[in-house]
Parts: sequence; C-alpha cells; structure tokens
Amino acid sequence: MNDIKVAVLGSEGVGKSALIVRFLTRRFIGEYASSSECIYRKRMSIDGKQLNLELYDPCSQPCEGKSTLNEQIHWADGFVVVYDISDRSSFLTAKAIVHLIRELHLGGSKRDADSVIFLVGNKQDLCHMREVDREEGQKLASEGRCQFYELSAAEHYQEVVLMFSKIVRNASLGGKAKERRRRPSGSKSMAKLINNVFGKRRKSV
Ligand SMILES: Nc1nc2c(ncn2[C@@H]2O[C@H](COP(=O)(O)OP(=O)(O)OP(=O)(O)O)[C@@H](O)[C@H]2O)c(=O)[nH]1
Repeated sequence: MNDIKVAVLGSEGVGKSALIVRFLTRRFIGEYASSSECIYRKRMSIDGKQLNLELYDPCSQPCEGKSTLNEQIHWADGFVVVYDISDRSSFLTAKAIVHLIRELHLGGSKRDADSVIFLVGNKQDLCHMREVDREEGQKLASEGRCQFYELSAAEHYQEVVLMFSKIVRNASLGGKAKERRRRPSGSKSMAKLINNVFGKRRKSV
C-alpha cells in the first residue's frame, strides 16, 4: 500500500493543528494542546486506491528531539504551508518556507511544485482583522508555483477536506512517495489526538 507523507508547516498559532484536527475528526477545536511534534495516521481511499496518509504537525515550542525544518522538508511528499490572514508576520514566514521547499525538495526546478505545495491563508472568518490581502497570497502562490487556498478551519469543513484530499492525491501521483525518508519524530494515534483535544491548554485567537 502507498504511504503518503504530508507536512503542515507555518508559524506559531496559524491554525496548523486546527486544520489537521478538522480534517481528521470533522470538528473545530478552539484550544489544542501541542507541546510536541507529532505524526497522525489515516487510511484513505483516493480514486479507488487505498493509501496510508501520514500528516506531520510540528511543534512551535522548543521540545526534545525536535526535527529541523530541513528534515521535515526532506521527509515529506507534499506540503501545506499555512499563514494567518490576520497576521502579516506569519505570511512572511510562509513565504520563506515556500522558497526553502522549492530549493530543498524540488531543487529549484519547476517540476511538481504546483501540485505538491499548497499555500493556505487560514482564519478567513477574521477578515475584519485582515493584514494580508487575498491578492498577496495569490501572488506568492504564483511566484512559488503553489496552489492557493484561503479558508477557515473554524467555518469551512468541506473546503478543508477538499484541500487535504487534493494534496494527498497530487502527492500520490507525483511519484515522490517512492523514496522513503526518515521520519521527523514519533507518531500519534487517533486516541492520542482525542486526548490532546480534551487535555488541552488554552490558546486565544
Ligand atoms: N478565528 C479562527 N481561529 C482559528 C482558526 N484556526 C485556528 N484558530 C485558532 O488559532 C489558535 C491557534 O490554533 P492552532 O491550531 O493551535 O495553531 P498552530 O499553528 O497549530 O499553533 P502551534 O501548535 O503553536 O504552532 C487557536 O486559538 C485556534 O482556535 C480559524 O480558522 N479561525
């Protein structure tokens, strides 16, 4: 069975865990405990083919055995690079990550980029606090040859599912899954995910 590895990257508090949890459990969790990096596993069927998805959720805090961004990029077949539309600095971080992925993962070539790097402007429901215009996101996506989405983990379940399903499909077609790379860290089961959800620390928007 095919293994597909997708890393969800971006600066602290942009909603990486919220997007993953929304995709895996259908629920939006306002506060989420994330004191360690982890990998969630899900068995999926795409175009009638079974595959094992591994979703990497990094930890923004310093933590033991934390992998570097370079390791995370080498490990993954596909990338969801997230920023918060109400936080300009998170957009600048996303820009740097997109450029690094292009350099390290794709060797600067045009090959596969638009299908395996998705740029996501999250928290669209906070558009009254917007600091990053949609056009800026689109421009970065076209410069970095990424697919662009603006959505809200809080309000857009269908869009979140479509986005993840699409990157998994693209990564599985991209042929990058062929060479197995080292995992950035330990993995986490769905039970652990649920524990995190209920044993959470408070975060504010
Ligand atoms: N309004 C709004 N808040 C959101 C959305 N997505 C996430 N949040 C909130 O943003 C905060 C951070 O979300 P997380 O999912 O923990 O962000 P993260 O990127 O995983 O953060 P780190 O684990 O610290 O790197 C939480 O308070 C979430 O409730 C969204 O779409 N809209």
